[in-house]
Amino acid sequence: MLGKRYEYQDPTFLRLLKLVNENIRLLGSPMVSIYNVFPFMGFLPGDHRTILNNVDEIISFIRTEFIKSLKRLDANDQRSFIDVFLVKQKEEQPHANMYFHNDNLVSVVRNLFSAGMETTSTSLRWGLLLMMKYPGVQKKVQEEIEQVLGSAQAKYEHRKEMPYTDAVVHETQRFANILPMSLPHETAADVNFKGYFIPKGTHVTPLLASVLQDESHFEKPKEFYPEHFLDSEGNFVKNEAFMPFSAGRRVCAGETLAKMELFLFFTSLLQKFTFRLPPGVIDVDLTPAVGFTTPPMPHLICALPRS
Ligand code: HEM
Repeated sequence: MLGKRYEYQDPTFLRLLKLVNENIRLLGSPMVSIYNVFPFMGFLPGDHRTILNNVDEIISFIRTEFIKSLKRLDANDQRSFIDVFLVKQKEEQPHANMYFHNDNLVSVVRNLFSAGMETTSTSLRWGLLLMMKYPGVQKKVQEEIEQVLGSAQAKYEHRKEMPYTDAVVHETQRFANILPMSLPHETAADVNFKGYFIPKGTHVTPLLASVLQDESHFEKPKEFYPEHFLDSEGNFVKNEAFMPFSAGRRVCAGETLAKMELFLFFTSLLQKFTFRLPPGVIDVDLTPAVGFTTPPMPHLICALPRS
């Protein structure tokens, strides 16, 4: 997005991670729900103020970055999403009602940051937790990794040869159900749906949890059961009720990227490590924490290097 890669310990990168993660967590707090319903109470202290301050800091970071991009912009050598956006902005300049204006640039970059970082890492954290909870499943994934990859680096194309791992990644997303209420929508026109009249401008909350845990589509909806995505011969099978990315026109814009990331990170981590409960811990509590997404609670994990 910025045309450069941050080192893991880079202070700016760590600060951005903290701001995004803190906001996603605080968005689930009761004070924020009250503020959303009664915005005039915004003057009171509370989590909503931390969120707004964090947003200001993220916005000022993005503005600094795009001013830097603007200074070194070369239309023949576009190096980042911001560069491409700024070139489009120049092309569009003589026209009124611009789409590629500065406020849109800030919003799009901010959305991509928050929508892209926390969702994938939360899903991955659920994956590792579930592997600790179900060592038998972890062992089968590692056997498949040994057969197909050995010590070679995983590529996304390997997914087709690794139906069990693919099923475990899908089942992790289904079980983790990290955006149970998707994002809020609003009808853009009057709609007649299954005998109900929904006027234009009605707020709609799509309950993704209702499909991800639909017992007519999943044999054991409340359990972690990778066989939901496998046939009796161990081939991967799609399930039309698998919609963690929602559906329709506003389906997650990062679905393909997220699927790629989840498969590659999950496979690479299990290739290198076995995840076990720390000494003295006898079980994993899968109760989720509260937030805008549904992350797992903090847990200690033992990552044992595999030879
Ligand atoms: C496991 C990872 C992810 C999950 C489960 C997920 C899920 C979702 C869901 C449920 C929505 C709401 C769709 C709707 O409004 O009906 C959404 C929207 C969106 N997601 Fe993701 N997402 C993930 C990763 C990503 C990544 C990696 C990116 C980008 C880098 C991304 C970018 C977006 C954007 C831009 C939207 C808004 C789309 C729009 O309103 O048109 N997401 N995502």
